[in-house]
Amino acid sequence: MTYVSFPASRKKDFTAIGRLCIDLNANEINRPMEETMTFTKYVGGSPANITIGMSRLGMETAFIGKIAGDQMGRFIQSYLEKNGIDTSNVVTDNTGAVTGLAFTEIKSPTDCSILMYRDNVADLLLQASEVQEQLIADSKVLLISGTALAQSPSREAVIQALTYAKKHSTIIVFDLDYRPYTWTSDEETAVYYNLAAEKCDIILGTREEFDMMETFENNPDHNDQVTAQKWFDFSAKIVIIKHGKEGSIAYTREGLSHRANSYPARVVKTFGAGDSYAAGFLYGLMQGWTIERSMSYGSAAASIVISSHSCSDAMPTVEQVDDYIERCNRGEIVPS
Ligand SMILES: Nc1ncnc2c1ncn2[C@@H]1O[C@H](COP(=O)(O)OP(=O)(O)OP(=O)(O)O)[C@@H](O)[C@H]1O
Ligand SMILES: O=C(O)C[C@@H](O)[C@H](O)C(=O)CO
Repeated sequence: MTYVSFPASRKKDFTAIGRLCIDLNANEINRPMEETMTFTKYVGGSPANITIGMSRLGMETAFIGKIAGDQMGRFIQSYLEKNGIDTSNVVTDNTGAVTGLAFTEIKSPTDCSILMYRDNVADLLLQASEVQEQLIADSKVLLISGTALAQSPSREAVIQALTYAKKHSTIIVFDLDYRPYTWTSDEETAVYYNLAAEKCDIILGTREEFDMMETFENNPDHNDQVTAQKWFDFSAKIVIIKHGKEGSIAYTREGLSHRANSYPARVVKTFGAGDSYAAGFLYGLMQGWTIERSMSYGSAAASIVISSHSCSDAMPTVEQVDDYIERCNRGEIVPS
């Protein structure tokens, strides 16, 4: 059964809009930030990570965003290009804005957190007039991520991108990617998330992210089916609710639900799970696979990334995901 019909014969499989940042991941793992002395620099930002993941899986990809006009911005641009991502709609800021930094603290495989530096960041300065309609018209999928809705003018840029995607029947994926630090109130967050989600064909988020969107609603038991059902009255065809190590559940407009278990992992850190899951899942769906197989592929990709030090740099290729699944099936990977 086909749940989502991706447009045929477009130049790009996948385009994302949103933040391009730097991750500084602690080298001394299993220590608090206060005692961490050195970090390794990687490209970061959830939509950037997902795009890198799609590109590693062999998809034709592009990015719409804004980078700082400095060494960090050039590092990001060059990394995207080395990964085969079209950067023709990556705009360079000329106002002196900076690159967002995410310092990651890895206290233990289950206790990780991110310390964000996001004052005057270039990614939130993308303007609606800078979004190229033709690129969205040429893409099968547009992925938006919630953080870009947090402030103007990036908020308007995303809404304009949604308008272009609707006009050209580009499939819209919403990765909720809720990061509280960029928002000023729960009410503001819920209102903008809900407005954007109404336009989206596929919505992916954690239970906590959907809870935030339900600030004005009545779902006292945090019931996944109640959460998903609401979106089928709008544009959604698939809603996925992720539950960390417990796996994920997908609901479809036809009233079906599918569960996926997580794969075993020798966890180094937990962040990056959602981004790699999204890339693996969307890749599978775009190959015409079943929802179950696509979710399982996303889960395997997630286990690979959380078993690695980075998010972007660890995004796996098809061969790596296939190999991981085979090794798990042979019982060769035992969780840490
Ligand atoms: N500890 C774990 N062990 C194995 N797989 C995991 C683990 N944590 C997450 N995953 C896998 O990653 C998928 C997405 O994880 P999660 O629900 O944590 O998303 P997320 O919160 O968006 O991730 P992130 O931490 O990147 O923000 C899960 O459905 C599962 O397949
Ligand atoms: O999304 C961010 O800004 C930080 C990410 O790059 C980080 O690696 C992460 O949290 C992935 O989900």
